[in-house]
Amino acid sequence: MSTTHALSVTGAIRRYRNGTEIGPFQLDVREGQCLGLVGSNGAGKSTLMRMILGLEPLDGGTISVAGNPVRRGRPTPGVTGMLEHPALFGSLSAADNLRAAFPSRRLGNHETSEALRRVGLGEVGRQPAAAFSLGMRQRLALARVLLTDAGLIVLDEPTNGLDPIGIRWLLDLVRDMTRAEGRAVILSSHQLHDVQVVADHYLMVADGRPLVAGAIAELGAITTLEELYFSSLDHVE
Ligand SMILES: Nc1ncnc2c1ncn2[C@@H]1O[C@H](COP(=O)(O)OP(=O)(O)OP(=O)(O)O)[C@@H](O)[C@H]1O
Repeated sequence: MSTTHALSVTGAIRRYRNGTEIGPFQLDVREGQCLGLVGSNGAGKSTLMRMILGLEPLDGGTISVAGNPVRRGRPTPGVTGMLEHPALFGSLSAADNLRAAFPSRRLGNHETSEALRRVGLGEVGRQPAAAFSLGMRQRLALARVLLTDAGLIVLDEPTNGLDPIGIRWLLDLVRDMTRAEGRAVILSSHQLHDVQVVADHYLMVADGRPLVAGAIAELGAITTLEELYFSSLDHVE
């Protein structure tokens, strides 16, 4: 059996100029597994995700995706993601946004229509993205993710802006990515119940540091991720 993880983070740390330190983080994610990242506002979840995507420099430690080291500013093969407030071309249609994201692939109508259908935007593919609501923008950004064959998907608060049906759909999509397609997913959310139903493992972050981590299945019937969250934070304060 291969010992290469979809993601390995070893002592990854980020120090901002204002003295804020995020990390060090130590974690592995296997193929076909979802890691749920939880923690209060400003805890460090997005910073960790940005480090994994190579958008933030590492001030210590290493990160590798399927054995390939992540280097800031250079694309790492096999990882893609959706950050908060996805950047889109407002004047372009949804389908043309997808084409613009993959200039070398010459996506045909069939591929863009299928990706848009999968994210529930099948009827609005020709409309300019500027007219899209937050939830629709999130869905379009997810269509971009689906058009890649990346083995590791980073999703920063992907349920933001989604309605209850959209949230259920998103959780099903993550299950499809992990269980059916064998991809690894890291998902951050403040919706602890959603994390509990979709993730295999959790990592709770507080004040820039990992606080507690484990397998969802080992939470047991009497402890929910929400209960663990409040009791763990009580110990921090
Ligand atoms: N560019 C930056 N310069 C200085 N400090 C920063 C920068 N980006 C983030 N931080 C700080 O790092 C800490 C972690 O921020 P981060 O955005 O990673 O938190 P988060 O857990 O994603 O929060 P939220 O749940 O609100 O999205 C915060 O204290 C934030 O102010």
